[in-house]
Amino acid sequence: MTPALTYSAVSVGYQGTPVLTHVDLELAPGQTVALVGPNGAGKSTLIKSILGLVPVLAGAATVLGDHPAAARGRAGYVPQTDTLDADFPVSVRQVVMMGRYRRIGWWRPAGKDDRRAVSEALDRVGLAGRAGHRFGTLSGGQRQRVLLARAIASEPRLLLLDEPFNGVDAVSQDAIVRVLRDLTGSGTALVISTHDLQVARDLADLVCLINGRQWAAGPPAATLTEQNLRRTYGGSTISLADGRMVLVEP
Ligand SMILES: Nc1ncnc2c1ncn2[C@@H]1O[C@H](COP(=O)(O)OP(=O)(O)OP(=O)(O)O)[C@@H](O)[C@H]1O
Repeated sequence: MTPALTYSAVSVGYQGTPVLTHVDLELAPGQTVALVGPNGAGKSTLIKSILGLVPVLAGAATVLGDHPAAARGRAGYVPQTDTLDADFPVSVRQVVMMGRYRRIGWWRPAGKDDRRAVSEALDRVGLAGRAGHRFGTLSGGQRQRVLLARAIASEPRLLLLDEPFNGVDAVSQDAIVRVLRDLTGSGTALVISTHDLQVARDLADLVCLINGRQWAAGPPAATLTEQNLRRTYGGSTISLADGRMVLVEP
């Protein structure tokens, strides 16, 4: 089976200068990796490199068995909602239909299959009743679910999500988690960047701790240790009585 992702001693960065080094990662179909690290650690940069938008400066990387840029059409991407202009006058249905463009080709109108894929994707995120609403009138959590529906509509084998739970209400968070579990159950691999150690622990098969370099990677229990977290965050951690850990950033 072709791995969703293989990164071997990879450095990525801008204008030839690395901002993240020593990335070693292998992700199988249906697996989830959480990218965890503080602000500026390189999480978004790593995601952009998987999409082939930021160059691999050293090491070897494959995405769905290909060079990252060559695989871009088969990978889905859910950006942070706050990076989008909510005033842009488009309907929820139109946003989700954008997920079909690569399949349709820009010169052809959407067909029955495309409209069905859009309706199904909206149904899966629990927003079937909002198809005609203007995207910008939805709450942050609902907008995040629409962006997830857009990615699902493209039927990706690999889905990248940048901080999918930031500013998201509990109802939306539950809806997103349900959809993500469905996707991995049907073989889609997930890359999720998150600040939230609980999200990493609950959702991920693998955790990748990064801050300028990869400090540790592996199953959550083995990776989210006090020593690894201290290395990554440079601050200290406090162990709570129930076994959870809280980070105190310097
Ligand atoms: N286009 C760019 N050109 C040059 N440097 C950049 C560019 N984008 C990001 N960087 C730098 O790369 C480093 C990693 O940034 P990145 O956005 O990947 O971190 P992050 O972990 O996603 O942070 P956050 O949690 O704040 O989103 C930072 O030092 C940032 O300043």
